[in-house]
Amino acid sequence: MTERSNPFSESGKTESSLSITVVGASGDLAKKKIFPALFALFYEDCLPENFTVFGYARTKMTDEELRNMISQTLTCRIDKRENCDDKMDRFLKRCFYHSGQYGSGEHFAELDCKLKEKEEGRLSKRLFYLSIPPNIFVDVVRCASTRASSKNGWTRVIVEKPFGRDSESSGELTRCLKQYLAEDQIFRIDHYLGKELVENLSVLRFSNLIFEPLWSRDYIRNVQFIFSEDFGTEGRGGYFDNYGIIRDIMQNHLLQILALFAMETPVSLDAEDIRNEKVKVLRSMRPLQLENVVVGQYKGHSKSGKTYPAYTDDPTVPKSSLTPTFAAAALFIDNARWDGVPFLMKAGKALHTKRAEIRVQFRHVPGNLFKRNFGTDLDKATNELVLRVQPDEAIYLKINNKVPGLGMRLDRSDLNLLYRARYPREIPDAYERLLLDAIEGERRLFIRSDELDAAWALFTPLLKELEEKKIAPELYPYGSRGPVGSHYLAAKHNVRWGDLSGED
Ligand SMILES: NC(=O)C1=CN([C@@H]2O[C@H](COP(=O)(O)OP(=O)(O)OC[C@H]3O[C@@H](n4cnc5c(N)ncnc54)[C@H](OP(=O)(O)O)[C@@H]3O)[C@@H](O)[C@H]2O)C=CC1
Ligand SMILES: O=C1O[C@H](COP(=O)(O)O)[C@@H](O)[C@H](O)[C@H]1O
Repeated sequence: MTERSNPFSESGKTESSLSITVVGASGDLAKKKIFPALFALFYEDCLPENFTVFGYARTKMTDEELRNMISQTLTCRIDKRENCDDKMDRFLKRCFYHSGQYGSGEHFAELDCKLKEKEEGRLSKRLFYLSIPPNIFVDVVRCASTRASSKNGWTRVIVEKPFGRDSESSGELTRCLKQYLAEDQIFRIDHYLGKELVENLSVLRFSNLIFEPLWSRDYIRNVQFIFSEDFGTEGRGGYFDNYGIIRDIMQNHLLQILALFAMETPVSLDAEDIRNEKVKVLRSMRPLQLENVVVGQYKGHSKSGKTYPAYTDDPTVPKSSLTPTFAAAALFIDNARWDGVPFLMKAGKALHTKRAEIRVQFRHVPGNLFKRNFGTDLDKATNELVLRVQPDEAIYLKINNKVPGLGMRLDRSDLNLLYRARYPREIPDAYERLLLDAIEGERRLFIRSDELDAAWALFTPLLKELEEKKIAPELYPYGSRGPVGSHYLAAKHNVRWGDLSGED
């Protein structure tokens, strides 16, 4: 595979113009992720010669104020490289602001005039990034598509999650968006798909002979998808309480990774071929049973003189909230490759550590010659492949190895590919990759509407049951390893959570 080159470096360089409008530019995501990612792309010469960035929101701001705001969060992540200040200045000069209401056609028509002015009659390519709460997605799409879309090039819209909160609302959102946009104009972002290790999953599996033949129920005992954060919902409680961890992390980020992990070999690397395979996995999944799910919520906790709040201490969260901040689930794919293999997911906030990883636990070696060296629990000596998505990206394989010496003592060691040791270059943020893909029209890492439907079909009955039965989450202390119920759930399926084995 080749390094990605500047998509605009050939003949079309000066004839077309790209504008990226960040709708909700005054918000947290725009400041934290989108503007810095756009700057990183500019720094790396991945944006065309003629590009402009527009911020759009209700907050009154001048262009200069937007630039000041953005400049606070731009970093030369490509740190200590030359010309950073100069590049920042040049980037900021391309950034403009338009204040408007989200449902006002008139305000979008004004934006259209400003965009046209910058485009100077060139072929116009317009990308709108909806970095706003979901209840205004449709208003913005209606106004942007009817009053500010490109007349001679393309118009694309990146939509941030949440894409609804169940099958019905997600279906309704899709229907409304499709009144104004064709499916190929909608880029539903799941930023986990833009993470380096998630992208690498297919490379690892399909370009190395040693993995693909083992990738099935014949050799894999279970697979684990683990997400944990060592902070709570501080500042986002209002949003979070309406969604909970299952909708926030499992139904999208972890399920997308699972689908990529478990899919059959696609016909090609084309977006449609890959998404066809992913959707087959999602549609082959067994309905999720309540008895295969554990939910938790963090409670206040004091440690070493420091006090950590409970989830319900957040003033925007109702005191009686049953919203889970932790969930663990055992899922199954009822197809020939994965029949009977538990796919375990675990996601939680305010836990003891921040990490995201995929763990593949293999079966034990039949008739192992060395079994007397392992003691009675053969499962303790099985291989485990770990893809650490973050932090400190790594791929390592736990193997059994002879301890050097005259005796025959075995231990567990790691074959370790630590990214920072092997690849000194800083890894691009997921938003950089995804923004560049949207600009290039590459849809592979975006979610197609049938994938979204299948993902909601899997989780909606469970979510409804949890809510209708008012299932009380198991409380766990802020900063702990989460509810003990998750161990029982794993044990019920003969699984041990790899992250808690004490071997890391
Ligand atoms: N923040 C994050 O880390 C992540 C966010 N997301 C999603 O991305 C989107 C944007 O997130 P984030 O930036 O945190 O959101 P914010 O709550 O910061 O909202 C973004 C902007 O939208 C406008 N806005 C906020 N609430 C309303 C409202 N009720 N009605 C109309 N306009 C409103 C505000 O701009 P103004 O008042 O100037 O118009 C605000 O600055 C959301 O859909 C979120 O779920 C997804 C993943 C992570
Ligand atoms: O989508 C979301 O992701 C973030 C975690 O993203 P990361 O890239 O920092 O791991 C999570 O905090 C947030 O609740 C969720 O909405």
